[in-house]
Amino acid sequence: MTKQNVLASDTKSRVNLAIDVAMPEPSVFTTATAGGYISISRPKKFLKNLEICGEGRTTAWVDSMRACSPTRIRTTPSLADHDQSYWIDHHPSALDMFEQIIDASKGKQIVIFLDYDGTLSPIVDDPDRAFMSDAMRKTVRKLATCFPTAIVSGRCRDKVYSFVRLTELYYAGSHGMDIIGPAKGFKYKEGGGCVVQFQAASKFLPMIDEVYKQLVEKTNATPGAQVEHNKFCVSVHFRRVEEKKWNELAKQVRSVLKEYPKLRLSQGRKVLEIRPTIKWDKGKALEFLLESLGFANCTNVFPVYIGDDRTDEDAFKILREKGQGFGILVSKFPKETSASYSLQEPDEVMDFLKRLVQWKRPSHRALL
Ligand SMILES: O=P(O)(O)OC[C@H]1O[C@H](O[C@H]2O[C@H](CO)[C@@H](O)[C@H](O)[C@H]2O)[C@H](O)[C@@H](O)[C@@H]1O
Repeated sequence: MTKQNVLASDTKSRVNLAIDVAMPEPSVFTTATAGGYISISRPKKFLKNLEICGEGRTTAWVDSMRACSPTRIRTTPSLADHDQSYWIDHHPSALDMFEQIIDASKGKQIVIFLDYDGTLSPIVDDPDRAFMSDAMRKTVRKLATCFPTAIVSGRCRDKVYSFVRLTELYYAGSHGMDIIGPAKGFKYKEGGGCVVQFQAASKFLPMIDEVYKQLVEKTNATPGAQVEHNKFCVSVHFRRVEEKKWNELAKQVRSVLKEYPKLRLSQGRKVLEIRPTIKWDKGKALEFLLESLGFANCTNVFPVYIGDDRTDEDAFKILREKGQGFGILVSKFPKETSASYSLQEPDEVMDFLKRLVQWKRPSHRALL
C-alpha cells in the first residue's frame, strides 16, 4: 500500500481536492479486519472505478475511513496467520531486537522522536482525555537526560505540551508545522539550550480558523462528530460517529473543503485531518530538528522515531531513505509501513524507552 494523492475533481466548482489517503497498490486491495489490514489480490479496475464513478469521490473517502478504522472480524485464519508471520519477519519487535539495535547505534548519537497519541498515550474515545500515565512521563523525563528527545504530534503544540508537561523536550506540533527546538548549530547538552521556533505554515492561520468554524457548524448535525483545532491544521474525529453516518460526515467535510484548494485532507486513526498543501510533514520536522541539533549531513547520528499513525510514515520514510537510524511502528496488527521494527502498544513503548535509559545510565535502573 502506498500513500498517494487522490485528486477528487469537483466538476461544479472546478476545484481539485487533494486527498492524501493510503491507497492500495494497483494490484492489491487492502481490506480492514479486526486485526488491522490484510492485502488480497483485486482487479486493477476496482481502483479506477473509485476515482471516476459519480459518487466515487465520497465513496473513496468512506472506503478509506473504513480501511483506517478496522471493525470487522477476520474470516480467513490462514491468511491471518501468514500475514502475522510475514509481519514479524519483516518488522520484528524492537524489544526482541534491543541488543542488535544498540549494536547498530555504537559510536553514534541516538536522538529520539516520539509521536504522542497511540504511542505515549493509549487511544481513547475522547481526544481531550488522552492523558499520559505518570509512569510514562517519568520514563520520558529520564530518557531526555540521556538523549535529545522530541515529541512530534498532529496536535497543537500547546495541547500536546499540556499532556506531556516536560520542559526538557523539543516539541513539533501540528504535524511538524510548529516547532520549538534547539537553535541551528547548537549541540545538545544536558539541561537544555537555546530555543528556536519554526512555523512552516503561519500564513495559513486565518484560513485554518475559518475552516475550523465552518467544519464545526457543518458537522454539528452529525452526532458524535468532533472538530479539533490544532492551530495549523484541523482534525475531524469520527471515532464516536455511527458507521452508517460516515458518508454523511465525509460529504459535510468535502462541502467545506472544496472552497479551499490550498488545504488537503489526510487520514489518521478515525480522524480526518485537514492541513495546508505545503510540503511539510513529520519527516521534514525530523530533518529540521536534526539539523538544528547540529546533525545535518552527519554520519554519527542515530535517529529513532516511534509512532503509530499514517502521518508518522513520512518520518519513517526519511530515515529509510537516509539509511540512518530506524522507525518503530506501534501496532498490534500487520500494516504497510516504512518502519523497521514494531512495538504493540504504549506499554511496550515505555519498556523500550526504559531499556534505552538503563543501557545508557545503568545507575537509573532503580529509579525506573
Ligand atoms: O500525531 P499524533 O500525536 O498521533 O496525533 C494524531 C491525532 O491524534 C489525536 O487523535 C487520535 O487520538 C485520540 C485520543 O486517543 C482518539 O480519540 C482519535 O480517534 C485518534 O485519531 C488528536 O486528537 C488528533 O487531533 C491528532 O491529529
